[in-house]
Amino acid sequence: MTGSHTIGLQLHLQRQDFSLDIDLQLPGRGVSALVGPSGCGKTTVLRSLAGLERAQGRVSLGDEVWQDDARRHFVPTWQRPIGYVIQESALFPHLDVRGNLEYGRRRSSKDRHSQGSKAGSGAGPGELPVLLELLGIGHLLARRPDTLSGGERQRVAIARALAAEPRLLLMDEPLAALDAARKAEILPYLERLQAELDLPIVYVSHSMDEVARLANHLVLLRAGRVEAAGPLLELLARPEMSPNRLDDASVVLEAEVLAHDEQHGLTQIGRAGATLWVGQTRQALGSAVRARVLARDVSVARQAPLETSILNVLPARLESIYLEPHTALLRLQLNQAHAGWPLLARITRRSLATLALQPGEYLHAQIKGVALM
Ligand SMILES: Nc1ncnc2c1ncn2[C@@H]1O[C@H](COP(=O)(O)OP(=O)(O)OP(=O)(O)O)[C@@H](O)[C@H]1O
Repeated sequence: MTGSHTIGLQLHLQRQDFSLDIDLQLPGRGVSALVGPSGCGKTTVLRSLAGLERAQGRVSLGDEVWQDDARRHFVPTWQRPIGYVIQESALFPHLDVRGNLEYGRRRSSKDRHSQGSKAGSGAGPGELPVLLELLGIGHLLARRPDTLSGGERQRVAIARALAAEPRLLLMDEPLAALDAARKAEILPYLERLQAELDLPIVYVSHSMDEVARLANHLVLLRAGRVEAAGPLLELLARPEMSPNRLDDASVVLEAEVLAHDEQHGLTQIGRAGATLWVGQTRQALGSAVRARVLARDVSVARQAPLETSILNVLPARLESIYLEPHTALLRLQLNQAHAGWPLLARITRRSLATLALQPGEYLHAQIKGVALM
C-alpha cells in the first residue's frame, strides 16, 4: 500500500486470556473501520496506536516512526499528532464550549510557535471558525457542557480533538452512547469531516450501519488477529466474511444521482450503465451517493419477470454460493455493461435446491429495497 501517510502497525501483546498479533497497513486517507466481536482487541489496537497501551512492535505514520521496539524507540502519547475521541468524551465541566476548544488548540499553537509561524494565522482545519462551521456548533460557544445534548457534546469533543490539528484522528465508538435520533443527527457531520478534511481516521464501531456509511477501508478483527482487511466495498461483497453471517448482510454501492421522478417520489442513481431506483433524495443531479442493498432484499430468477412490482431487476452472473445452515448467500456480479457492482442475495436452501443454481450462470436479480445512506 502506498501513500505518504500510510499507517503501519505491527503489534504483539499477551494478556492472561487474550493475545494480540497483528501486522497491518492502513491507508493514509479516508476512514479505516476496525470491527469485530466484543473483546477482539479493537480498543487495544487504537490505544496502542495512540501510545496509551504498551504492545510490542512497531507503529508508524508515513515516515514518522512512533514506536520501534527493535530500536528501543517510543514516542509518548503527548508527542504524537493525534486526536482521540471516545464514546463519552469528557469535556471540562467548568469551561464553556469556547474554553474547551481553546484548550484543544493550545498544543497545536505551541507547536506552530516553535516552528516560527504565527499562531492563529491562516484558516487551516484546526482554525476555530472552520471547526465551528464544520461541526455546526457556532451557536453553542458560550454554553457549559452540562447544558448540551449528548450529540452536541460529542460534536464539541470532536471539534476539540481537531483543534489540536492532529494528523490522525482516532475514534472509539464515538456514537455508541447516543440514541438513534442523536446518531442520525451527528452522522452527517462525520461524513463532512471525511469529505472535507485531508485527515486519516481510524474508527472503531460495532455498527455495520455506521461503518457502511462512513468507512472506505475495513479491518475485521477476531480474537486479536486480522481476519481480513481491504477496501470496504470489496470486503462486504465477499459472502464468506463474518459480518455476512448476520441478518443485515449487505453490499454498499457507489453511484451518482441521475434523475428525479418527482411525480412518484423516486430518484434514479447509477454508475457505468447500471441504474437503480431509490426513494427520492434532495441531492442534486451528479452528486455522489452510497446505497446499501441488504442480501435479504435480493432474490433471483432465471427468466426476466414479465410483470412485476419490483422496480429494480438487473441481469447478473452468479459468481459463487456460500452455504449456511438454512440459507445460502449468493454472490452476484451485475452484467458487464453494469461493471463494478457486486450484489449478495440470501435465499433459502430449498430455493437453491429447486432451482439447482450453479456458479457461472446468468440470472436476474430482483432488488426489493435500496437504501441511500
Ligand atoms: N486493562 C486490561 N487488563 C486486562 N485485560 C484487558 C484490559 N483491557 C482489555 N482487556 C482484555 O483484552 C481483550 C481485548 O479488549 P479490547 O477492549 O481491546 O476489545 P474490544 O474489541 O475493543 O472490545 P469491545 O468491543 O467490547 O469494546 C479483552 O479480552 C479484554 O477483556
